[in-house]
Amino acid sequence: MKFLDEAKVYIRSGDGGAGSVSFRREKFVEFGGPDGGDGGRGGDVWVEAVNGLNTLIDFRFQQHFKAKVGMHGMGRNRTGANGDDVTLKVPVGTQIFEEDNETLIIDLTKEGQRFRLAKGGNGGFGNAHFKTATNQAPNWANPGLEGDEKTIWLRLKLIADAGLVGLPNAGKSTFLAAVTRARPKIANYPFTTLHPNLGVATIDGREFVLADIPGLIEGAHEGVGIGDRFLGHVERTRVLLHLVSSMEENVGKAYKTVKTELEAYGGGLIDKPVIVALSQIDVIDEKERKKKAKELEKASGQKAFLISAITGEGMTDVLRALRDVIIEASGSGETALPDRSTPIQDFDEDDEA
Ligand SMILES: Nc1nc2c(ncn2[C@@H]2O[C@H](COP(=O)(O)OP(=O)(O)OP(=O)(O)O)[C@@H](O)[C@H]2O)c(=O)[nH]1
Ligand SMILES: [Mg+2]
Repeated sequence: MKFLDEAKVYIRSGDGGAGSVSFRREKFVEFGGPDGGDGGRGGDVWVEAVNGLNTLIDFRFQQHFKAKVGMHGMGRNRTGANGDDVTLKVPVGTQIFEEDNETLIIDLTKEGQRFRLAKGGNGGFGNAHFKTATNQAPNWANPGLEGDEKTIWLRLKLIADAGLVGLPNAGKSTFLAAVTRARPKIANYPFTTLHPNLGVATIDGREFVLADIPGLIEGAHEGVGIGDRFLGHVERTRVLLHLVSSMEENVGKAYKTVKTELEAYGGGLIDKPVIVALSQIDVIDEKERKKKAKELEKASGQKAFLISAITGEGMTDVLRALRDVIIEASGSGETALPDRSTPIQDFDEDDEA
């Protein structure tokens, strides 16, 4: 299965500049010594995780990233300028793979995390370096080393604590908008949501990250609708919130359709804790609520919360339930909140430049 939020990118670090062959020219000195400077270092290619991005769509339009080459050395011992680095800015949660799309290079899970994907070539030594007791006038210099080039894959699996799943129109985006500051597109037609949205929910003074993804329909794992490709974005959550609309004629069937797709997707989704809620309850009366809640509990074998993102009914209870599972599942109570105090992490220790 091809994961939607994936991009193939060609990267190339800069070649080092060549060393220079040059001899001093001074008044009254006929044969000055060698003074050829070194070439500059080629630029590196880096990747950096940033907040505020939630897709890799930009990488489909720009697929080549090349750092600048180092400048050549010059006479009078002038070193060539280093080539500028180039940095791919990717959403937090992006994994970088080798060209085989299987071998993981790095998983960027924290804001500000940086990793060097390709190191620029070193500049060559100028002839001034090669002066020895027996050779006062070397007439050669080193060329710069070549940069590295390779093709890599970027794959995004968002980092969130809770993920919203359900059929189209179940009210997932409305839920996200009601409990966070995210402003996803909401409308009464299926597949309004075409890319994942993230928001930070607060309950009893604690915060957690909630992800909203496109709706699933029967056959999603075979590509029906917009398929199950976005389920990768809830793979890393600790809990799923499965919304079933009160407008569904048969809520048990609606529940099972989505459950079947979660199962078919794999990725450990079916083993995640799930909270089930009957959504949009403001559109039905008390009697209908009781009946549908019972049907849903029967189908799911667990408690069904009754909620309305419009009137706010039941919302606090379901948020508390999510928070409790997140705390329990994480042990420490740590959440996927963007930690703005995280220092820039540089995983490459041998950077001598
Ligand atoms: N009355 C009522 N309407 C709701 C509620 N929640 C959502 N809606 C409406 O239901 C429709 C679908 O809501 P969305 O939030 O876009 O549904 P979704 O699950 O994100 O849908 P997709 O993105 O297509 O999968 C919109 O017209 C919403 O205004 C609710 O609690 N009460
Ligand atoms: Mg939506």
